Amino acid sequence: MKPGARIAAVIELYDGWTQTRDDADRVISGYFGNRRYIGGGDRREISERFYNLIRHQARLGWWLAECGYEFQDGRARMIAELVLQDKRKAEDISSMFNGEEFCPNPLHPAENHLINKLTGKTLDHDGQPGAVKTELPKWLYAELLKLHHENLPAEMAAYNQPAKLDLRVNRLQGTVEDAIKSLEADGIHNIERTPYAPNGLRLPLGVNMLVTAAYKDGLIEIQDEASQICVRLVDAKPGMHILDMCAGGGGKTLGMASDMRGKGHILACDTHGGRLDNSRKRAKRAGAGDCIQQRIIADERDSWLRNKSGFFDRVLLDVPCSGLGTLRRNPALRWRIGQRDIRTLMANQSKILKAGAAKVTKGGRLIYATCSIMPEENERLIETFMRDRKDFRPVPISEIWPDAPKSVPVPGGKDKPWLRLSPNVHGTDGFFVAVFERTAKGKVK
Ligand SMILES: C[S@@+](CC[C@H](N)C(=O)[O-])C[C@H]1O[C@@H](n2cnc3c(N)ncnc32)[C@H](O)[C@@H]1O
Repeated sequence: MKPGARIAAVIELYDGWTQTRDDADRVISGYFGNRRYIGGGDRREISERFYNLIRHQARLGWWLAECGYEFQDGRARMIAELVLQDKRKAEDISSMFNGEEFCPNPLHPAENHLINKLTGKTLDHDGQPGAVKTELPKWLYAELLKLHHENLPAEMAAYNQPAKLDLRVNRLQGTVEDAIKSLEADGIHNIERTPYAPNGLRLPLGVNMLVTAAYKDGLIEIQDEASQICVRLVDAKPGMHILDMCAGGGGKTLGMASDMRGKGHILACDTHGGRLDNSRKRAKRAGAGDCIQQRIIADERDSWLRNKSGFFDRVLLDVPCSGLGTLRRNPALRWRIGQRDIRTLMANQSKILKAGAAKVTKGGRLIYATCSIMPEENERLIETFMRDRKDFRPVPISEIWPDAPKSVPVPGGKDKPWLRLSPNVHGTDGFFVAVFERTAKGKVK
């Protein structure tokens, strides 16, 4: 594709996204699905540019308003991005906006004027309000400021960078060294070990794992280090009975099966049958099929599941959440989620927490997890649980993972029963895990 045609594609994608406010990934796959002739390199550049427009949404909007420019559409934003971020000169931009087939129409005088005004400026400006600087809607900025205070700009800067690709080595199929060797044989280099998760590998952006032998043989799974740490905090052991109540596509189910050396039993439940089907396929590939049973449930009050009260050594609740911890991968989420969504999610999370707690055997553990950064979905919910459920003992992170205090920064202190992860502090997705143990004395509620 000519450079101008790629730019035109980005503009079209962006305008499509603003009209529907649909999931950005879905917008991209729909676009390329209808244009199979577009090659891999073009797809990568178009997607990257599209995500950058979303990552720079608030600052580009601020600059267009600041320049008194009357449009805020994809074309205006693309021009501003090319000047402010890519430092392109006016003649360079007009060579792409040339009106040739598949390229954007030639620049008009108001656009040339805009380019002149923006030339020499950068995306950031001291005059931008905090919410604009951090690329957050105002309500979310106010909430996150209460949590991170003066660290919020650094936190959000980390969320605004694309994430590298993390892998988990499936110990049922080999060692970390085996996986590195296999990936290198497939021409993949610059493989790093993840700093905290013992079976994690980190790869540069843009590597296609799905074609590698290690992936096809079930030796590796794609999984962010935060999720791997969550699995570590479940502390699954061979022979245990585990309930993964919101198992979805099975990322954490498989991690636990690997920790259990394939011995024991994991009941993987979800309300979404398609995700469980996917989990079944992945379990087979990972060689973990024998210890995992998938079961679709109506919801957390499912009558079949209710009969399993007080049965499990571990109950993992990786609850449905706002997903705001995955902003590195899903930068558009912040513009789609509202305060009302958070309240609805919190009500559901609270019901799932209560139902999940009832399934834990005495001496067993309840693990609550989200990939959200919102205190309402995390600390607030857990504080209420701790107040109401004296039959559960909060388990300090240092007790479950004795070497964590040395290696993993635990914000709030190692004695807390929860761990909050962030790309700024840990280099992972934003994630929250809390762990409780049912005491022998407590009564099942
Ligand atoms: C965060 S995702 C789980 C991700 C999964 N654990 C993994 O590691 O790949 C949350 C899951 O909860 C499921 N879910 C939603 N409501 C539920 C409910 N009431 N009971 C059980 N699962 C539910 C969703 O279908 C979704 O798959």
